[in-house]
Amino acid sequence: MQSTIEVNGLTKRYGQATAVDNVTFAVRPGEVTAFIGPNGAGKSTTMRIILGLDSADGTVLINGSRYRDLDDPLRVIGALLDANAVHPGRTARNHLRWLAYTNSIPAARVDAVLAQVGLSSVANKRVGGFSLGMRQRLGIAGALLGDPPILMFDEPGNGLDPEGVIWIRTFMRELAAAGRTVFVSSHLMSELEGTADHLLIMGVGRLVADISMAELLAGASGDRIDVRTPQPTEAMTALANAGGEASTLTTGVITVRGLAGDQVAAALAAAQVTFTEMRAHQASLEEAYLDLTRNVTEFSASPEAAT
Ligand SMILES: Nc1ncnc2c1ncn2[C@@H]1O[C@H](COP(=O)(O)OP(=O)(O)OP(=O)(O)O)[C@@H](O)[C@H]1O
Repeated sequence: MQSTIEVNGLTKRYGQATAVDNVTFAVRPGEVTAFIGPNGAGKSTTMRIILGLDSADGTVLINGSRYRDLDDPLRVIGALLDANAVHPGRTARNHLRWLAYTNSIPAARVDAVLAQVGLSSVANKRVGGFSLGMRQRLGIAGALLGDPPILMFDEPGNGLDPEGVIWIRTFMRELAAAGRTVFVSSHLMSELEGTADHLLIMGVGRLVADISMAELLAGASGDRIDVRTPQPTEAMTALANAGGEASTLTTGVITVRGLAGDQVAAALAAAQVTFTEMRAHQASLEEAYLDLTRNVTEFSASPEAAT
Protein backbone atom coordinates (compact mmCIF):
# COMPACT_ATOMS: atom_id res chain seq x y z
CA MET A 1 0.00 0.00 0.00
CA GLN A 2 1.59 3.26 -1.11
CA SER A 3 0.71 6.82 0.00
CA THR A 4 -2.96 6.64 -0.84
CA ILE A 5 -6.28 7.80 0.48
CA GLU A 6 -9.03 5.27 -0.20
CA VAL A 7 -12.62 6.27 0.44
CA ASN A 8 -15.30 3.62 0.15
CA GLY A 9 -19.07 4.05 0.32
CA LEU A 10 -18.85 7.19 2.44
CA THR A 11 -22.19 8.58 3.59
CA LYS A 12 -22.74 11.42 6.05
CA ARG A 13 -26.14 12.67 7.13
CA TYR A 14 -26.97 15.75 9.17
CA GLY A 15 -30.57 15.15 10.26
CA GLN A 16 -32.63 14.81 7.07
CA ALA A 17 -29.87 16.23 4.85
CA THR A 18 -27.30 13.97 3.21
CA ALA A 19 -24.04 15.94 2.97
CA VAL A 20 -22.06 13.03 1.45
CA ASP A 21 -23.89 10.27 -0.39
CA ASN A 22 -22.15 6.92 -0.99
CA VAL A 23 -18.88 8.42 -2.24
CA THR A 24 -16.04 6.13 -3.34
CA PHE A 25 -12.64 7.17 -4.72
CA ALA A 26 -8.89 6.67 -4.37
CA VAL A 27 -6.23 9.38 -4.40
CA ARG A 28 -2.91 8.30 -5.87
CA PRO A 29 0.70 9.35 -5.20
CA GLY A 30 2.78 11.50 -7.54
CA GLU A 31 -0.22 13.51 -8.68
CA VAL A 32 -2.18 16.57 -7.68
CA THR A 33 -5.77 15.39 -7.31
CA ALA A 34 -8.33 18.18 -7.24
CA PHE A 35 -11.57 17.79 -5.31
CA ILE A 36 -13.92 20.16 -7.10
CA GLY A 37 -17.54 21.10 -6.63
CA PRO A 38 -19.84 23.98 -5.81
CA ASN A 39 -20.22 25.41 -2.31
CA GLY A 40 -21.93 22.89 -0.06
CA ALA A 41 -21.09 19.89 -2.29
CA GLY A 42 -19.55 18.00 0.63
CA LYS A 43 -15.83 18.50 0.02
CA SER A 44 -14.90 19.80 3.48
CA THR A 45 -17.13 17.21 5.14
CA THR A 46 -15.34 14.43 3.24
CA MET A 47 -11.93 15.84 4.22
CA ARG A 48 -12.93 16.06 7.87
CA ILE A 49 -14.10 12.43 7.77
CA ILE A 50 -10.78 11.36 6.17
CA LEU A 51 -9.01 12.83 9.20
CA GLY A 52 -11.38 11.14 11.61
CA LEU A 53 -12.81 14.49 12.79
CA ASP A 54 -16.34 13.41 11.89
CA SER A 55 -17.98 10.02 11.96
CA ALA A 56 -19.69 8.58 8.87
CA ASP A 57 -20.85 5.35 7.29
CA GLY A 58 -18.32 3.71 4.97
CA THR A 59 -14.57 3.35 5.26
CA VAL A 60 -11.54 5.57 4.80
CA LEU A 61 -8.06 4.08 4.63
CA ILE A 62 -4.85 6.07 4.66
CA ASN A 63 -1.96 3.92 3.49
CA GLY A 64 -4.22 1.00 4.29
CA SER A 65 -5.06 2.05 7.87
CA ARG A 66 -7.83 4.06 9.49
CA TYR A 67 -6.63 7.48 10.66
CA ARG A 68 -7.11 6.61 14.31
CA ASP A 69 -4.94 3.50 13.90
CA LEU A 70 -1.95 5.45 12.55
CA ASP A 71 0.93 5.54 15.07
CA ASP A 72 2.28 8.92 13.97
CA PRO A 73 -0.52 10.49 11.91
CA LEU A 74 1.33 13.76 11.16
CA ARG A 75 4.15 11.75 9.60
CA VAL A 76 1.68 10.05 7.27
CA ILE A 77 -0.84 12.73 6.33
CA GLY A 78 -0.60 16.49 6.77
CA ALA A 79 -3.67 18.64 6.34
CA LEU A 80 -4.75 22.24 6.08
CA LEU A 81 -8.47 22.37 6.77
CA ASP A 82 -9.12 25.70 8.47
CA ALA A 83 -6.43 28.36 8.40
CA ASN A 84 -8.11 30.20 11.28
CA ALA A 85 -7.86 27.27 13.68
CA VAL A 86 -4.75 28.70 15.34
CA HIS A 87 -4.57 30.49 18.69
CA PRO A 88 -4.22 34.20 17.78
CA GLY A 89 -2.01 34.95 20.79
CA ARG A 90 0.70 32.49 19.73
CA THR A 91 3.57 33.34 17.43
CA ALA A 92 3.92 31.32 14.22
CA ARG A 93 7.06 29.64 15.56
CA ASN A 94 5.48 28.77 18.92
CA HIS A 95 2.37 27.38 17.25
CA LEU A 96 4.53 25.04 15.17
CA ARG A 97 6.80 24.20 18.13
CA TRP A 98 3.78 23.12 20.13
CA LEU A 99 2.50 21.04 17.20
CA ALA A 100 5.94 19.44 16.79
CA TYR A 101 6.29 18.74 20.51
CA THR A 102 2.86 17.13 20.89
CA ASN A 103 3.51 14.90 17.89
CA SER A 104 7.12 13.89 18.72
CA ILE A 105 8.48 15.71 15.70
CA PRO A 106 12.03 17.20 16.00
CA ALA A 107 11.93 20.95 16.79
CA ALA A 108 14.37 21.56 13.91
CA ARG A 109 11.52 20.92 11.49
CA VAL A 110 9.82 24.15 12.66
CA ASP A 111 12.29 26.56 11.06
CA ALA A 112 12.57 24.29 8.01
CA VAL A 113 8.83 24.46 7.25
CA LEU A 114 8.63 28.19 8.06
CA ALA A 115 11.29 28.75 5.40
CA GLN A 116 9.51 26.41 2.98
CA VAL A 117 6.32 28.50 3.10
CA GLY A 118 8.10 31.88 3.17
CA LEU A 119 7.22 32.86 6.76
CA SER A 120 10.73 32.95 8.32
CA SER A 121 10.74 36.74 8.63
CA VAL A 122 7.48 36.76 10.66
CA ALA A 123 8.20 33.62 12.71
CA ASN A 124 8.10 35.57 15.99
CA LYS A 125 4.98 37.61 15.17
CA ARG A 126 1.62 36.76 16.74
CA VAL A 127 -0.78 34.91 14.46
CA GLY A 128 -3.59 37.32 15.47
CA GLY A 129 -1.94 39.98 13.30
CA PHE A 130 -1.58 37.70 10.25
CA SER A 131 -3.52 38.20 7.02
CA LEU A 132 -5.63 35.27 5.79
CA GLY A 133 -2.93 34.55 3.21
CA MET A 134 -0.26 34.31 5.93
CA ARG A 135 -2.52 32.03 7.96
CA GLN A 136 -2.97 29.80 4.91
CA ARG A 137 0.83 29.56 4.63
CA LEU A 138 1.11 28.78 8.35
CA GLY A 139 -1.54 26.06 7.95
CA ILE A 140 0.47 24.58 5.10
CA ALA A 141 3.62 24.74 7.26
CA GLY A 142 1.75 22.73 9.91
CA ALA A 143 0.75 20.16 7.31
CA LEU A 144 4.39 19.78 6.23
CA LEU A 145 5.79 19.52 9.75
CA GLY A 146 5.89 15.71 9.91
CA ASP A 147 7.26 15.50 6.34
CA PRO A 148 4.31 13.29 5.41
CA PRO A 149 3.94 11.52 2.03
CA ILE A 150 0.27 12.58 1.85
CA LEU A 151 -0.95 16.19 1.90
CA MET A 152 -4.52 17.36 1.97
CA PHE A 153 -5.43 21.04 1.54
CA ASP A 154 -8.97 22.45 1.79
CA GLU A 155 -9.20 25.57 -0.41
CA PRO A 156 -5.53 26.56 0.08
CA GLY A 157 -5.84 29.47 -2.37
CA ASN A 158 -8.30 31.29 -0.07
CA GLY A 159 -7.01 34.71 0.87
CA LEU A 160 -3.84 34.45 -1.20
CA ASP A 161 -2.88 37.32 -3.50
CA PRO A 162 -2.00 36.50 -7.16
CA GLU A 163 1.64 35.90 -6.23
CA GLY A 164 0.49 33.60 -3.41
CA VAL A 165 -1.81 31.68 -5.75
CA ILE A 166 1.11 31.05 -8.14
CA TRP A 167 3.25 30.03 -5.19
CA ILE A 168 0.75 27.44 -3.90
CA ARG A 169 0.23 26.02 -7.40
CA THR A 170 3.97 25.64 -7.98
CA PHE A 171 4.40 24.24 -4.51
CA MET A 172 1.72 21.58 -5.02
CA ARG A 173 3.28 20.58 -8.35
CA GLU A 174 6.68 20.23 -6.66
CA LEU A 175 5.22 18.09 -3.88
CA ALA A 176 3.58 15.78 -6.43
CA ALA A 177 6.73 15.67 -8.59
CA ALA A 178 8.60 14.47 -5.48
CA GLY A 179 6.18 11.53 -5.36
CA ARG A 180 3.81 12.81 -2.68
CA THR A 181 0.06 12.41 -2.75
CA VAL A 182 -1.54 15.86 -3.01
CA PHE A 183 -5.30 16.13 -2.48
CA VAL A 184 -6.67 19.66 -2.79
CA SER A 185 -10.20 21.05 -2.78
CA SER A 186 -11.47 24.15 -4.54
CA HIS A 187 -14.65 25.60 -5.95
CA LEU A 188 -12.65 27.76 -8.37
CA MET A 189 -11.94 25.89 -11.57
CA SER A 190 -9.40 28.42 -12.83
CA GLU A 191 -7.35 27.91 -9.67
CA LEU A 192 -6.60 24.31 -10.55
CA GLU A 193 -6.27 24.44 -14.31
CA GLY A 194 -2.65 23.67 -15.14
CA THR A 195 -2.08 22.37 -11.59
CA ALA A 196 -4.21 19.27 -11.13
CA ASP A 197 -3.51 15.97 -12.89
CA HIS A 198 -6.67 14.27 -11.76
CA LEU A 199 -10.14 15.53 -10.87
CA LEU A 200 -12.75 14.25 -8.45
CA ILE A 201 -15.85 16.29 -9.15
CA MET A 202 -18.63 16.50 -6.58
CA GLY A 203 -22.24 17.38 -7.27
CA VAL A 204 -24.32 18.05 -4.20
CA GLY A 205 -23.17 15.17 -2.00
CA ARG A 206 -22.34 12.85 -4.90
CA LEU A 207 -19.19 12.13 -6.85
CA VAL A 208 -20.10 12.85 -10.48
CA ALA A 209 -16.70 12.36 -12.14
CA ASP A 210 -13.37 10.67 -11.41
CA ILE A 211 -11.33 11.62 -14.44
CA SER A 212 -7.87 12.80 -15.52
CA MET A 213 -7.56 16.48 -16.45
CA ALA A 214 -6.32 15.52 -19.93
CA GLU A 215 -9.29 13.23 -20.55
CA LEU A 216 -11.82 15.80 -19.33
CA LEU A 217 -10.39 18.63 -21.43
CA ALA A 218 -10.06 16.46 -24.55
CA GLY A 219 -13.68 15.32 -24.21
CA ALA A 220 -14.94 18.87 -23.72
CA SER A 221 -12.88 20.30 -26.58
CA GLY A 222 -14.53 17.67 -28.79
CA ASP A 223 -15.21 18.43 -32.40
CA ARG A 224 -15.46 22.18 -31.92
CA ILE A 225 -13.67 24.74 -34.03
CA ASP A 226 -12.78 28.34 -33.11
CA VAL A 227 -12.98 31.00 -35.79
CA ARG A 228 -11.57 34.50 -35.21
CA THR A 229 -13.45 37.02 -37.32
CA PRO A 230 -14.00 40.78 -37.54
CA GLN A 231 -17.61 39.99 -38.64
CA PRO A 232 -18.99 37.90 -35.76
CA THR A 233 -22.69 38.53 -36.46
CA GLU A 234 -22.41 37.59 -40.14
CA ALA A 235 -20.27 34.57 -39.22
CA MET A 236 -22.83 33.32 -36.68
CA THR A 237 -25.59 33.55 -39.30
CA ALA A 238 -23.54 31.84 -42.04
CA LEU A 239 -22.50 29.00 -39.75
CA ALA A 240 -26.02 28.48 -38.39
CA ASN A 241 -27.36 28.39 -41.98
CA ALA A 242 -24.79 25.71 -42.80
CA GLY A 243 -26.14 23.57 -39.93
CA GLY A 244 -23.51 24.41 -37.30
CA GLU A 245 -24.16 25.29 -33.67
CA ALA A 246 -22.30 28.55 -33.20
CA SER A 247 -21.65 30.36 -29.94
CA THR A 248 -19.26 33.00 -28.71
CA LEU A 249 -17.29 32.90 -25.46
CA THR A 250 -14.55 35.38 -26.33
CA THR A 251 -15.13 38.65 -28.21
CA GLY A 252 -14.39 38.15 -31.91
CA VAL A 253 -14.11 34.36 -31.64
CA ILE A 254 -16.94 32.07 -32.72
CA THR A 255 -16.96 28.46 -31.52
CA VAL A 256 -18.70 26.06 -33.91
CA ARG A 257 -19.93 22.57 -33.17
CA GLY A 258 -21.25 20.10 -35.75
CA LEU A 259 -19.26 21.20 -38.81
CA ALA A 260 -15.87 19.99 -40.08
CA GLY A 261 -13.10 22.53 -40.75
CA ASP A 262 -13.63 22.53 -44.53
CA GLN A 263 -17.39 23.03 -44.06
CA VAL A 264 -16.76 26.01 -41.76
CA ALA A 265 -14.38 27.56 -44.31
CA ALA A 266 -16.83 26.92 -47.17
CA ALA A 267 -19.79 28.42 -45.28
CA LEU A 268 -17.83 31.56 -44.42
CA ALA A 269 -16.48 31.92 -47.97
CA ALA A 270 -19.95 31.51 -49.51
CA ALA A 271 -21.29 34.28 -47.24
CA GLN A 272 -18.21 36.43 -47.94
CA VAL A 273 -17.30 36.58 -44.26
CA THR A 274 -13.61 37.10 -43.57
CA PHE A 275 -11.78 35.28 -40.77
CA THR A 276 -8.25 35.69 -39.52
CA GLU A 277 -7.77 32.38 -37.70
CA MET A 278 -9.37 28.93 -37.53
CA ARG A 279 -8.29 26.18 -35.12
CA ALA A 280 -9.47 23.26 -32.99
CA HIS A 281 -11.19 24.53 -29.84
CA GLN A 282 -9.31 24.04 -26.53
CA ALA A 283 -11.81 23.89 -23.68
CA SER A 284 -10.96 25.52 -20.36
CA LEU A 285 -11.47 23.52 -17.18
CA GLU A 286 -14.37 25.79 -16.26
CA GLU A 287 -16.08 25.10 -19.57
CA ALA A 288 -15.44 21.35 -19.32
CA TYR A 289 -16.85 21.35 -15.79
CA LEU A 290 -20.00 23.19 -16.85
CA ASP A 291 -20.43 20.82 -19.81
CA LEU A 292 -20.03 17.83 -17.57
CA THR A 293 -22.36 19.05 -14.86
CA ARG A 294 -25.07 20.61 -17.05
CA ASN A 295 -27.12 17.43 -17.02
CA VAL A 296 -26.52 16.41 -13.44
CA THR A 297 -29.73 17.17 -11.61
CA GLU A 298 -28.10 17.46 -8.21
CA PHE A 299 -26.18 20.49 -9.40
CA SER A 300 -29.29 22.43 -10.29
CA ALA A 301 -30.43 22.01 -6.69
CA SER A 302 -27.74 24.54 -5.73
CA PRO A 303 -28.00 28.14 -6.86
CA GLU A 304 -24.20 28.37 -6.74
CA ALA A 305 -23.73 25.31 -8.93
CA ALA A 306 -22.46 27.30 -11.87
CA THR A 307 -19.85 29.27 -9.91
N1 LIG B 1 -21.94 20.39 11.20
C1 LIG B 1 -22.89 20.42 10.26
N2 LIG B 1 -24.18 20.37 10.58
C2 LIG B 1 -25.15 20.39 9.65
N3 LIG B 1 -24.91 20.46 8.32
C3 LIG B 1 -23.64 20.51 7.94
C4 LIG B 1 -22.55 20.50 8.88
N4 LIG B 1 -21.39 20.56 8.16
C5 LIG B 1 -21.72 20.62 6.86
N5 LIG B 1 -23.06 20.59 6.72
C6 LIG B 1 -23.79 20.62 5.44
O1 LIG B 1 -23.27 19.62 4.60
C7 LIG B 1 -23.22 20.05 3.25
C8 LIG B 1 -21.81 19.93 2.72
O2 LIG B 1 -20.99 20.97 3.30
P1 LIG B 1 -19.44 21.07 3.05
O3 LIG B 1 -18.92 22.18 3.91
O4 LIG B 1 -18.79 19.75 3.20
O5 LIG B 1 -19.36 21.50 1.51
P2 LIG B 1 -18.13 22.01 0.67
O6 LIG B 1 -18.20 21.29 -0.63
O7 LIG B 1 -16.88 21.91 1.44
O8 LIG B 1 -18.48 23.54 0.43
P3 LIG B 1 -17.52 24.83 0.32
O9 LIG B 1 -16.98 24.85 -1.07
O10 LIG B 1 -18.48 25.95 0.59
O11 LIG B 1 -16.46 24.71 1.37
C9 LIG B 1 -23.77 21.46 3.24
O12 LIG B 1 -25.13 21.42 2.88
C10 LIG B 1 -23.60 21.91 4.68
O13 LIG B 1 -24.56 22.87 5.01
